[in-house]
Amino acid sequence: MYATPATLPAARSGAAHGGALATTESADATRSADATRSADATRSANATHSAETTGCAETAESANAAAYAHAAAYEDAAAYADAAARPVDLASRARILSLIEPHELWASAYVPTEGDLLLGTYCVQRQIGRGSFGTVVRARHVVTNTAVAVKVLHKLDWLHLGVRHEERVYKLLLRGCSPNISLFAKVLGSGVDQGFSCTVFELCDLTICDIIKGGAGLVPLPPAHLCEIANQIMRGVAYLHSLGLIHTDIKPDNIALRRADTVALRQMDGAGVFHPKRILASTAICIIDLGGVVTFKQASRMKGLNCAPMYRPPELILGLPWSYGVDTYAVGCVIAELYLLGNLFHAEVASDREHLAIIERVLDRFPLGFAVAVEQQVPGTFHTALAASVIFPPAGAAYNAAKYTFAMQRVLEAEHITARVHDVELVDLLLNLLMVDPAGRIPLHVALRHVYFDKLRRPRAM
Ligand SMILES: Nc1ncnc2c1ncn2[C@@H]1O[C@H](COP(=O)(O)OP(=O)(O)OP(=O)(O)O)[C@@H](O)[C@H]1O
Repeated sequence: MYATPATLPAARSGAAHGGALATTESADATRSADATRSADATRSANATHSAETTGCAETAESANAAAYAHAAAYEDAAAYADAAARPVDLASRARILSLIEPHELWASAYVPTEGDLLLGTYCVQRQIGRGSFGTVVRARHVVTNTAVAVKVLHKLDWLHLGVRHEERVYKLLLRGCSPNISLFAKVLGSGVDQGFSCTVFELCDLTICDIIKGGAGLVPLPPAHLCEIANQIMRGVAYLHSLGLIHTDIKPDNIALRRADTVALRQMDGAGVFHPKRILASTAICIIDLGGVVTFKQASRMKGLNCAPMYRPPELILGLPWSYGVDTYAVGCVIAELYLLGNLFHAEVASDREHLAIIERVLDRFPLGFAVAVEQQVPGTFHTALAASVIFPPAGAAYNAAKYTFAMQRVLEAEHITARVHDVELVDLLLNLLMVDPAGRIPLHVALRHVYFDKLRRPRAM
């Protein structure tokens, strides 16, 4: 069984972000954190994750133990700094973000333009991305001419606390001493430019989101490429988990391909006609945006999580405690989306209840035990007479039928995943990753041994 935190959490990433981010120097703080606290937090991580750690073949156990202790000490030091600096404010960056009007946010943004010099070293070429927390630009090192990505954060005081979070998380990953570090975009440095916080990353060519949208002309991906990409995403996130860390924002925009170089082929269609086709020369990916990473312990104290709606598992929709399983579920959604080249669930759902009803149709019925437990906390969500089923439209909605007409249509149109994914092994993997009850969701290190990945293990013909 995949463990979920026992207690109801208290705040979202702000505790984590704010906490972690309020630390001035994680390395120093980490060194100074005492052994008792490390051991304590290590125990809590071990309680839920020892099995997962042993499952990561590539990760040396001793390195993992050290990284656990490091993560734990980091967390404690961060929590300490947070308590000292902001004793009352445990609200998350995302929750604060939801309170800030977009114009307010962007009024405090600096969008670098071509030719601007960032950190006195990087000459801006163009904007390549825009997230909730900042603008990402492509730039070149003025001396070495190396191309990099620089994330310039909005200039808001509370964001400033987060300046070096991604850099610190990356250092934690480095300390895990695993080849899996290559599955994350390198953080090359950080600093403050004209009051704006900048983090410099290795430059990636395009995101999975770009591929899905078809702009790169690479879809549909050959099945072998899908398998390789899925395997890397899962290894990367499993590596985070093995260190007691949760990404919390896995989505196609946050998985990038290192290189978008392609090879030209000719592909035969069903009628025997050849068509030109481009495929990726390399499927090497890296996970970007470590800004939402929290430790297991922080997650167990947080209430809710403001991740992208389409990748939100039932426990988040229902406001229940959450843990590593949120990443596992999001990984399942991303892999399914890469296969389907579109959302697994309907892209526009009007309410959480509708989302649950769609999940029930696309995946599986909720287990009765889970539904009964939910009914005690969120009454009126499930029918629990014989088998569990989501109450949709909600009770009393019949009087407001017009409002639910389109919603009902969306729910009824949602097809079961087996009707859309025609690879039996992939469907089985997805159903395990997307298990509606987080307690039954497969841990990623176990899922990596799924038969779907057997083709990657077979020796290639010479
Ligand atoms: N290293 C990189 N190489 C290439 N593009 C990148 C890189 N890092 C980020 N990007 C681009 O910038 C976009 C936004 O980056 P990122 O998700 O890190 O910002 P954010 O403010 O944390 O966004 P979010 O709203 O998802 O939290 C990404 O979706 C991607 O398109």
